[in-house]
Amino acid sequence: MALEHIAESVLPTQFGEFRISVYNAADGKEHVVLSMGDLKGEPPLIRIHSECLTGDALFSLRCDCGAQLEAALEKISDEGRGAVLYLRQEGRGIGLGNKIRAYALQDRGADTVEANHQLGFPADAREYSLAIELLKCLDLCHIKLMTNNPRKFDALKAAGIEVVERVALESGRNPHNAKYLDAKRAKLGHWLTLP
Ligand SMILES: Nc1nc2c(ncn2[C@@H]2O[C@H](COP(=O)(O)OP(=O)(O)OP(=O)(O)O)[C@@H](O)[C@H]2O)c(=O)[nH]1
Repeated sequence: MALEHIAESVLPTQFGEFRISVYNAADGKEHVVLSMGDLKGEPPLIRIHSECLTGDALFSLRCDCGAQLEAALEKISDEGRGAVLYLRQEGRGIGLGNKIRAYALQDRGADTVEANHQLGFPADAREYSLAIELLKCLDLCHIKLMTNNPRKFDALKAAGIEVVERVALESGRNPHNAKYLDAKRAKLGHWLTLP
């Protein structure tokens, strides 16, 4: 997948000052790298975050995405260096409209995996070649990865990215997303320890 660096600027945030870089990928989407500090040398903290319009921007409590994004930016800010790769893989790769269709099925009792299946999609339609290409393009082959997702962790390792440490990112559990998080732990194998 060919990556094209399109633009870069400073992005002051409530977590400190980041650099924002935008990349065009062969999927026709614009992906974002939000970075702080010098990423060379010691393995930096990296978050590979899949777009979640409802959780990241619309304050939804149905998932933990917004809370995870905030926690990742906070950890990077505390360390003074690191990056979030913000990938446009909305709805675990099925898109916003289909995610909301899946929510409607969950309103009627399906869990997050069953809902995807009922719509004819795999439980998780994402793959991580773009993330791997971006990491290699940024010369980030030794990283500390903020994730609870074993698939993501394994995909990077298989591609030769050395994950020297997995940093758990458990935040934002609430009564609205408890069933969703429990299904992710039980059916998708996420490393989640919260009750
Ligand atoms: N299809 C579908 N997608 C969802 C649902 N809830 C959240 N998402 C999407 O799931 C993606 C985030 O996936 P997660 O499994 O929470 O996180 P992850 O990135 O795989 O793993 P972590 O690194 O541990 O956060 C985002 O693209 C969300 O839009 C849902 O019920 N159905």
